[in-house]
Amino acid sequence: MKRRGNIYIVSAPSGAGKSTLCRELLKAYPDITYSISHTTRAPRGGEENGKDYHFITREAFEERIEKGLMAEWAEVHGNYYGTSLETLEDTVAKGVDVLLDIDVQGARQMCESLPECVTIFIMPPSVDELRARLEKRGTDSRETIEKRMKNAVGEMDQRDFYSHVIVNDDLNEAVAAFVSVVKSCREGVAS
Ligand SMILES: Nc1nc2c(ncn2[C@@H]2O[C@H](COP(=O)(O)OP(=O)(O)O)[C@@H](O)[C@H]2O)c(=O)[nH]1
Ligand SMILES: Nc1ncnc2c1ncn2[C@@H]1O[C@H](COP(=O)(O)OP(=O)(O)O)[C@@H](O)[C@H]1O
Repeated sequence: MKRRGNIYIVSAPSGAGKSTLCRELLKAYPDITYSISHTTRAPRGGEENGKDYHFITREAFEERIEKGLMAEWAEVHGNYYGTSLETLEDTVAKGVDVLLDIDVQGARQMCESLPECVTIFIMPPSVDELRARLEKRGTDSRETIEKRMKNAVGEMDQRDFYSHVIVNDDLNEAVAAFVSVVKSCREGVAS
């Protein structure tokens, strides 16, 4: 029987660096597929529909939930986010590994139905550094940053749920730690 792909789930408070780390991981492992989520949030400057997210309306998202088309979904910072069941299933059925950048609620839903998921939580070195990164990124309004900072503590409190916790202080070290988690999972599968 064909091996099913691994599912790697990455969560972090906004600004901790998960998008940056995911990009770096995919450079190291180009054969891993990044799961493109659906969201009702507005695109940021530079984001592309179908590449960063599938940007859809609340009505379209609610219709997808009702039709059972989502593997998991959650309301995060006031918007819906979710993973398409069909796309995820098709990819892992082909034996391809998938990387999911999803929030803590989504990670719990995924692990309930698929306990073999590999879970990784990215921590910032400090709350002050988290705020500094969000401000430096320059993609969000003050109000959006405050909402994300308010949610950060509750998200970080749930890090013990994850099998791996990586502190993203020095970027190169964090990338190496992330690559090492994936490498050992793949070797485990191969043996
Ligand atoms: N449950 C769930 N969460 C998602 C999904 N896609 C993204 N998220 C999470 O939604 C949150 C906000 O993401 P985003 O708007 O891109 O902002 P960022 O975290 O500041 O880069 C993050 O915690 C993401 O991990 C998804 O498909 N499902
Ligand atoms: N280790 C790091 N040191 C300094 N800045 C970082 C580090 N990792 C990421 N950043 C920067 O912090 C900001 C937030 O990172 P991003 O990957 O967008 O976070 P997230 O996807 O978790 O919201 C970006 O401007 C990014 O370039």
